[in-house]
Amino acid sequence: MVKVKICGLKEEKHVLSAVDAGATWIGFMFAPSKRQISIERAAELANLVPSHVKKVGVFVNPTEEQVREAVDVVGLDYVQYHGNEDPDFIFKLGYPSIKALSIRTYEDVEKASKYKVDYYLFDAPGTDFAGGSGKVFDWSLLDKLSIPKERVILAGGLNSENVGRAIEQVQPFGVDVSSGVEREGVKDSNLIEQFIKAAKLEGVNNR
Ligand SMILES: O=C(O)c1ccccc1N[C@@H]1O[C@H](COP(=O)(O)O)[C@@H](O)[C@H]1O
Repeated sequence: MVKVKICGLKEEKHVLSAVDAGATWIGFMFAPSKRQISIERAAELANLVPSHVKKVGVFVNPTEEQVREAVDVVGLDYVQYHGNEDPDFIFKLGYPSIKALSIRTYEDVEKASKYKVDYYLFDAPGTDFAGGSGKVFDWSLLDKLSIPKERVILAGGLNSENVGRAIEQVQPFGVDVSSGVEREGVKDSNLIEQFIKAAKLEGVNNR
């Protein structure tokens, strides 16, 4: 069944909704974003997350110290690199990791092979910030992927209406959402539940 990451959580009630609805990963934003939270706030929210749900810290071109501090204080399970991080920087830090790639062209997709990470997250290019734009990219650019589907997380403008089609077409291991589970820029528990239900339903129908 497809795995789901709910990203950019800031409130206790939304963390609990995502956990209860069956999220696999919960994302905390540490980079500039309207969803950015402090390490201290993430540590408070992390206390609500059971160990079977994995905590992901999202960074954009961080320093080594920023990553290390967040991993230690919050107890992150994965580090998501959402900027132009060097493959060696990620490899040397050595944490379980997700590399996000902004996809405009097939050349952008091919950049994935430079990174030795656990998961590759394919996202639409950011607008105001490095990600979380709510925009969809051309999924057909992933048709000739050279990396295994078990390592692919699809993101970018997903919502409960389009996630079924996205899973059917791309067959990713996981899907990731932020804007699509928000109403007027704020996370919404009903939308979180609807998204996870829609994603898991499609996963069942297709596997
Ligand atoms: O969410 C953000 O604000 C953000 C800012 C900077 C880097 C990454 C960000 N979010 C990531 O982008 C995906 C896709 O977002 P959306 O569903 O299109 O809004 C999101 O899940 C985060 O992993």
